[in-house]
Amino acid sequence: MPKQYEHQEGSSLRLEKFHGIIPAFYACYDDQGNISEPRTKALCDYLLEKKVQGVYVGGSSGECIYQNLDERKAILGYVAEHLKGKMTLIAHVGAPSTRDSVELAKHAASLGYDALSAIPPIYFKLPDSAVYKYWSEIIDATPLDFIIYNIPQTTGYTLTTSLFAKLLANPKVIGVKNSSMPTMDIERFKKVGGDNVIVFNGPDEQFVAGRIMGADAGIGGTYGAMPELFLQANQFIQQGKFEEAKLIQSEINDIIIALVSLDGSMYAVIKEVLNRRGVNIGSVRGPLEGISNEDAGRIDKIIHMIDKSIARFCE
Ligand SMILES: CC(=O)N[C@H](C=O)[C@@H](O)[C@H](O)[C@H](O)CO
Ligand SMILES: CC(=O)C(=O)O
Repeated sequence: MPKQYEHQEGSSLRLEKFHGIIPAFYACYDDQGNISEPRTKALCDYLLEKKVQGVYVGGSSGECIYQNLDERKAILGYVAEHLKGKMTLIAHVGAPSTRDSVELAKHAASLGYDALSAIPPIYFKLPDSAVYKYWSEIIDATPLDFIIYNIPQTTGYTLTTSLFAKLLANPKVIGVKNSSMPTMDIERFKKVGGDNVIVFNGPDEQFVAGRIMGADAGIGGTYGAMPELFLQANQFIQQGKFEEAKLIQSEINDIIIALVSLDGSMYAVIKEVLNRRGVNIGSVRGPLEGISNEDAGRIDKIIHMIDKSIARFCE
């Protein structure tokens, strides 16, 4: 068990359990495309064995947008059952309506999650007042800590430093997962929040840059495909080995570019990478595209790239 997880009292100690590499948990389906409990457990076991700090369940990478409420609750339950007390658990509860988000939040709280998180409202472009109210109602629904999720490229909504500051007035708001591309945004959020706030790097392609600009930790959609490399990049930064960190980031980026260049969607490709590692979590739900016949050989090459980088930096 990671040492930080053993202590949780005190304000900055309270945040320590969130420091480190937190993979975004993938949706685990059976061959018919239904949520699969045994496959969810297989992914839990795999990530536990990799010694990651925690998991971010039911976010973008969890394909939450394509699942109904009961399915999302079931996934939160399966993960809690297998990983509670073994690593930090963050539940993403953002849903189109406030009502559904609050219901998911209450469910996650009942399961003993460490924190909640949510994207801003999607589809309609709403004013800051509505976004503030949306997040606040989720936060008020449970005693859990809350992590804002800023991801303008998919939601169309950009969190400002002033709304961030306003939300931080609520002591349950412990930080932000920032997935906008400018690393300066990370620096600005950290400046507003200071030491008592945790900022997570979003874009995996800029993990090293984000950490140097002030991100305390990372939550990412590609970590699960290569946890060893992100754990090592994080360690290089902690050790002040910035040249090594830069080199590993460069190889990670070659791999991410390969993961997003096939016929199948990135998540379908990552799931096939995991499948070939012995962790079968099925494929993706439409409209995300599965892998093509041509992708099969290309995935061999990606696995080779990952293995080569692990051998170069981690062994
Ligand atoms: C837009 C998006 O989904 N961003 C994720 C979260 O920040 C990232 O972790 C990406 O999955 C990753 O950087 C690959 O592009
Ligand atoms: C972090 C990320 O990619 C997610 O929300 O799933």
